[in-house]
Amino acid sequence: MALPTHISLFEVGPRDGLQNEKQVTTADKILLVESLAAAGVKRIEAASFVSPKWVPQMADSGEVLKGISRVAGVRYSALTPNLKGLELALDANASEVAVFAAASEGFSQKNINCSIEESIERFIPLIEKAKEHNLPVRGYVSCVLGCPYDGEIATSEVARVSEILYKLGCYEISLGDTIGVGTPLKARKMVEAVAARVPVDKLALHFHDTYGQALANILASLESGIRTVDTSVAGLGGCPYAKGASGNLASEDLVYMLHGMGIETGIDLHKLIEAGNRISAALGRHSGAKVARALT
Ligand SMILES: CC(C)(COP(=O)([O-])OP(=O)([O-])OC[C@H]1O[C@@H](n2cnc3c(N)ncnc32)[C@H](O)[C@@H]1OP(=O)([O-])[O-])[C@@H](O)C(=O)NCCC(=O)NCCSC(=O)C[C@@](C)(O)CC(=O)[O-]
Repeated sequence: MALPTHISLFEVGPRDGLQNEKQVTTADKILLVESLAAAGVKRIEAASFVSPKWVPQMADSGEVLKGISRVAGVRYSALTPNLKGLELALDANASEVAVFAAASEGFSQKNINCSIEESIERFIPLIEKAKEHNLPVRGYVSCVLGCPYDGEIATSEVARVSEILYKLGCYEISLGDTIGVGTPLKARKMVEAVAARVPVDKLALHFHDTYGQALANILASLESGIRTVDTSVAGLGGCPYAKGASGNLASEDLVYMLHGMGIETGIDLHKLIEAGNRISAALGRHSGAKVARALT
């Protein structure tokens, strides 16, 4: 398949990133989301309505969503594990929500305290209620290339869970290499196995960069038809239930590569770098994006 002319970035730094960093102020979070939108990012995961006992860093998600000066055409998304999360997301006027399942039983139990099948049962009423409110629902599948608890994961299981979420009404399925263990050929084979059951233009990649493979894995998967990629500005984050995992691939590094290949993103790289440098300063460290360090 030919390489694309445009890739859509789904920015997860304010959620996936900051859920696993030391606490920053609500004002810093709002500024981050606003500066990402000012850089041209159109899809921003800004909040997570999960138990504040499980992930205290996200406890101010309602204030963040309510405090942002919104830009027309930008979608502000929130994670919602259950109906309670959906109600909070509706109250805070999220533009869309996301449910999150896993392709591994071990991770499902550690992350959301239930089995894969129980999580799906939980999502059914959530997706129905979201539809009543015309709220799009995204679906995540974690551990698509390996699990910190269960090890190797069969691509057939990744495809099975992805297809269930898609058929339940998720408009897009984001495939998470939660611990960043994948390598390019394995990533491409996994994408192709899922694409046999869910249209490839409904798939996104969500690759953590723990082993420095994310950029290569994404490049390999672009040739299989992937057109949406989740990234985290400044490479923020990790996962509280996958110890040692790094954040998602840094948005700046992907934008640099794509623009260098003549693939458009609609994002201003310099403004993106500024946004990443600002939140990194608030965290008291340098940006995790190689491109940001090179260009700053
Ligand atoms: C799912 C639960 C809630 C089950 O947690 P539980 O303890 O089994 O559920 P519960 O229903 O018994 O609730 C326990 C307490 O949480 C409260 N609660 C219950 N639900 C909510 C809610 N929505 N918002 C706020 N509070 C909530 C509830 O009210 C109760 O409060 P208490 O009575 O003890 O005071 C919990 O396991 C949880 O919050 N897990 C979230 C873990 C998480 O956020 N993980 C990181 C995100 S996933 C991820 O990063 C992977 C991804 C998506 O990026 C893709 C990838 O990289 O692979």
